Amino acid sequence: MALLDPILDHKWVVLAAALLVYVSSIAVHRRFFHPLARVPGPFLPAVTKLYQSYYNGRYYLQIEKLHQKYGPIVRITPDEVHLSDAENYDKIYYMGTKYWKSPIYYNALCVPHSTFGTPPNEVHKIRRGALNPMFSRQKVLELEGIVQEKAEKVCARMQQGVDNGQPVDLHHAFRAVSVDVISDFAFDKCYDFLERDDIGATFFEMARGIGPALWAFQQFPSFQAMALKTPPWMAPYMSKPLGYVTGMQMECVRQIEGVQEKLRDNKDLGRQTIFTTLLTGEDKPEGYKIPTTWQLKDEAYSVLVAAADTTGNAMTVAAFNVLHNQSIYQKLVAELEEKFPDRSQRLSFVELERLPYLTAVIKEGLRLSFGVVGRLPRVVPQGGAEFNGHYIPGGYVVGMSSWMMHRDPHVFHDPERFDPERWLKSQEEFRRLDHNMIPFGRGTRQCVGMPLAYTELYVTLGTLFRRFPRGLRVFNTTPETMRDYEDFFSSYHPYSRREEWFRAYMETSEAIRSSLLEFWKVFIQATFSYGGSEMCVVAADETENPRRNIPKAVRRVFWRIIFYVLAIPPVGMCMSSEEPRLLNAIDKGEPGVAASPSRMGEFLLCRTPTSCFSYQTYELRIITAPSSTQS
Ligand code: HEM
Repeated sequence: MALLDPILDHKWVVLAAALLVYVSSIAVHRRFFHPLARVPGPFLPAVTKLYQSYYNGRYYLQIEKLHQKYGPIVRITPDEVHLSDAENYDKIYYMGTKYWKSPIYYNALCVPHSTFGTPPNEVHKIRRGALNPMFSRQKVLELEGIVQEKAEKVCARMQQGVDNGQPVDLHHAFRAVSVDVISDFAFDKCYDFLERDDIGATFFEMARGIGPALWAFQQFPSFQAMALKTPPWMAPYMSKPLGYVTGMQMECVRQIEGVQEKLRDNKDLGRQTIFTTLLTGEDKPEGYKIPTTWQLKDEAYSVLVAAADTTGNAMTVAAFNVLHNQSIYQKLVAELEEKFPDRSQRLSFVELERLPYLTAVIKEGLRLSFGVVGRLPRVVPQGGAEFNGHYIPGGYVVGMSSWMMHRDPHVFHDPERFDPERWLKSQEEFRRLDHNMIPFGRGTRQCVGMPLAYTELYVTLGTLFRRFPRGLRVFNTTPETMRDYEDFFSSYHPYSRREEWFRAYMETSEAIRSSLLEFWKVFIQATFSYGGSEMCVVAADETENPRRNIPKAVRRVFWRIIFYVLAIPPVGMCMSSEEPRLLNAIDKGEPGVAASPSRMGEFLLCRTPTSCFSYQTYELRIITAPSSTQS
């Protein structure tokens, strides 16, 4: 016993030393003897997940930096590697994939009974098979009216803003479209965010509030188990966002119980919803078990969250860039006006999706909103796999992200630029770019809501820009703000809670001015067309020798036109077509002389109308002067 006395006397020191030895030996093992020890990367992420937790919602940015330093394969946590080469994507995310979703990552999202949160592919196949018919293209086309109605509501809010001279927060409005559509479409119980004063801001703030839990639950999975077991009544006392979210889940539970009751009493179920679909055993894949209320609540909640920010962000990024760059705005409106001459008509999805420029705008919106900005981690199947010359044994995790794929400069030239034209070059080029587009993921686990998301994007953006073809402006928001994301699986714009956010507005004065300008343009054109014929009649009546003088004047018109056409190329050659000030001015949508890089442009712009006027006066003089004074 006396032998232990020195240890017992300094027990805290000894305990600390033992802990240090334990932690150091884990670190040494993970860094030098672990199966992933040879994968490049810095020391800290190889030994602890705390490195990832430190970066919280910005780890995707740090991963990009690690790729820049260490190459296309990087170890980002002790058991996980990240890949950046596009060729690797099809090896992991394909139809019938053997790669499971990573349980540690997806369990942290707290929806274990949902299709989305199911790691094993075999179980997922059954759940997904039951869900598919609800979200097929055919089903979406049947219920397109729901999307049309929400798009009209966004336009009504915009009009309200114009009438009151107030900017409208389109980021909230677009996310509200997604929530209102999915709650109406899938639950037959619209949340009506578009009717609320705050356009659903409380919901979005609460959803963002529980985001950081994702990283904490990955670090400490037992917290996640505790959270799942928390009684609903206790949730609001633990955290406000958790209380709010639990409240919404309980609302789902009540709705599910209502459907169950109707099923028991053989009552009419009304329109098909996600609940009626999943609570009946008809037309289901083999092995399908009807879920309990509690399990079905996970499905409903995951669908709601999966639909909200993703679709809302894509619409926001597309609309922001259209309004930020007035030449894109003009081209888009020109295409819409040509296809739908009546401004107030309903714009059908099947017609909209055939419009090339709108399609290109939507592709860019999806590309630069990224869908899920962070990685989608997958477990390597038994037998392992090789990536970039490194063998990754089965059971370890690999992942790739749209953040890196959509910004790959080898595929997307000048990737940060919102450039619809890149999609319009040729069919081959379109296909080449599209192959690198993964906003919805790919393969077996690809987004089930893709047809619905596309319908929302086409109908909402098409209708908004057809209804407001001019005068909408970005209010108080910069492209830098727009580029910034937090990754809590769903991507959040951190600034969306601040005043400085994407709001679009059309100043009332601007609206009046543009209507006045339209009126003035038509008035001038009418005057001139009337003036031309009137002048001929007056001249024919007053000239002394009309038979001789009128044809003579008309012949001169022809030579005059030749003269002006020939004069344009030499004058135009004085300006470079690559003059940056000219190009930028067009990009910024600066009108008229402001777009001119030099006095020469101004000269051209002024010279054309004055020449026309002088010519008209000149010809008039010829035909109205007495023939005796003419040579
Ligand atoms: C622009 C809009 C959208 C984008 C960018 C998007 C993106 C994604 C991505 C990347 C995944 C794969 C996630 C993973 O592998 O972990 C996914 C899955 C999923 N999405 Fe979407 N989504 C969108 C809209 C929607 C909508 C409207 C719904 C509503 C039905 C929805 C429901 C789902 C579901 C249920 C899954 C899980 C599918 C499965 O695991 O089989 N999403 N989405």
